[in-house]
Amino acid sequence: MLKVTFDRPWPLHGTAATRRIEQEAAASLPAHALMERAGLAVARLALAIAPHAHRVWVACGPGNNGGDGLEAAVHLHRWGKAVTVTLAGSPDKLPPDAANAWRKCREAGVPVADALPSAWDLGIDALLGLGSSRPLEDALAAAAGRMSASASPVLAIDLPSGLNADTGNGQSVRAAHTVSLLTLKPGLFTGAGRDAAGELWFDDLGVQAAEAPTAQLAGPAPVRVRAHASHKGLNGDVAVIGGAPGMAGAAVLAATSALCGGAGRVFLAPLDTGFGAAVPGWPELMVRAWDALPLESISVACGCGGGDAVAAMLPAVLSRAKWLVLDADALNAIAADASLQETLRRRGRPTVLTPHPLEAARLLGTSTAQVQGDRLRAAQELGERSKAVVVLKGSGTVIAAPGTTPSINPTGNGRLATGGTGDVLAGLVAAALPVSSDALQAAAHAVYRHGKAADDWPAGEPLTAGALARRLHLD
Ligand SMILES: NC(=O)C1=CN([C@@H]2O[C@H](COP(=O)(O)OP(=O)(O)OC[C@H]3O[C@@H](n4cnc5c(N)ncnc54)[C@H](OP(=O)(O)O)[C@@H]3O)[C@@H](O)[C@H]2O)[C@@H](O)CC1
Ligand SMILES: Nc1ncnc2c1ncn2[C@@H]1O[C@H](COP(=O)(O)OP(=O)(O)O)[C@@H](O)[C@H]1O
Ligand SMILES: [K+]
Repeated sequence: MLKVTFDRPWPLHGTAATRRIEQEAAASLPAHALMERAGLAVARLALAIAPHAHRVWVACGPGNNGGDGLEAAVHLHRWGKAVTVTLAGSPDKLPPDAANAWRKCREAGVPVADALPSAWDLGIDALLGLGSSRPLEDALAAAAGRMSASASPVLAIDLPSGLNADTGNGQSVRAAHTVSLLTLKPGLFTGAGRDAAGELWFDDLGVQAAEAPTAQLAGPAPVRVRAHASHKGLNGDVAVIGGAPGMAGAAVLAATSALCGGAGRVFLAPLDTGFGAAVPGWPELMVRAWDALPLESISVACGCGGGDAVAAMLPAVLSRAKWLVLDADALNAIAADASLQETLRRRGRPTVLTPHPLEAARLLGTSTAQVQGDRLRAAQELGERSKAVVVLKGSGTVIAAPGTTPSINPTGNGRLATGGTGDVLAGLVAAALPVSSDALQAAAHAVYRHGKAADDWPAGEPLTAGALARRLHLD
């Protein structure tokens, strides 16, 4: 059993891959062995996270997730806990492993109740796992609702019941802890997964997964070491093109973020002709006209607060920039123009798109709900279509590129949901590109650092985009 911490990468396996792993393992093990291991792991974790809990409600469902709960119930009963089992389903319809666990439960004299209990100290959610295929209803919904609404902590087995293992969608139990079995599933880390799962634990049940991961949970960015004999020309030049009238702040945020992120020199090309010759408070930033910049040799973040005006620069920017980050209004302009989409596809140089779900939906010609319905797929599809790295922002930011395994970023939290933090990310990615040989890695590292800065934010101190930019660094 391992606690899932975000200081290392983790392989993630979706439903189909996990089913294959389970089938192969089950074929080489004695009957019921996997479920027995699962039940023991759950029971041990229950003791560890809630050592003083005496009344334990194990809410079991109609499949093998319920079986895991029944196996755990037998242990907890033997260890002296006041266990109550409920079964949302019929005992004679349980699949074989779960039916065996039910028989053991009855033989051990574990109390089984017809009605949901009214008080308990620890809830164990064994209603549904990988087999969750539609919204919870009837007895499952009643048990899930009662358990989630209680002040007593919930330990979810494999997944918070109702959560889709692949997408992180679905109305589900809200757990304080989730122990994921055999594999870690992508849905635990994106969409609604983070809020539903609480603290995460992983038990491989003694099975080494031979399956290629469906996705990767991103690990920390390595600390960048700069040579002593270094000069600013080695650390990458960044230009930010954006900031139409009334939206200069977005471009300034991206530029300051690139600077704090370690870029050697940062240029700001405001689209507001009345912007002025310097950025107040930031003498390090050089204000230039966008067409006076050597785009062919620098990293460009384009779009931040660019408004409609940015569309006119895009043909030149797309074809000239050495490294390119496209954000916000640049993405909207590309979504609205098939010839820009074609230019993007043909660029052939490192390019990172940083859409939030609505921007991704516009680019894909679909709805935000559909993007959010399968964030991994949406990011991959957009990457394939645009031949670029895609950073699909939000809870569990997805980073994808054509022909590679996508990753999900584990850092960041709801405090980032404030205006301008996306501009800060665009600037940081632009700073990361010139000092990395791999745009996908550069983007993933910048996203990790951006989120980590928010995770490390002192309690009680407001997190604003400007303050975030000042606290960023890539080395
Ligand atoms: N076999 C083993 O040894 C091991 C198994 N393991 C454990 O097994 C879990 C997977 O088990 P599982 O495949 O049986 O799926 P599970 O999630 O229990 O439920 C499926 C049942 O629920 C039903 N159902 C679904 N949605 C519903 C809804 N909304 N409302 C009502 N019913 C609904 C669905 O019905 P159906 O869709 O078929 O009509 C079916 O009857 C996995 O997550 C892990 O915990 C691991 O311990 C490893 C060892
Ligand atoms: N709950 C969350 N968890 C992690 N990151 C988040 C969360 N909410 C927002 N973010 C991050 O905050 C940033 C917001 O960007 P965006 O939506 O473009 O805002 P803006 O346009 O105001 O700059 C993105 O990097 C996004 O991933
Ligand atoms: K569950």
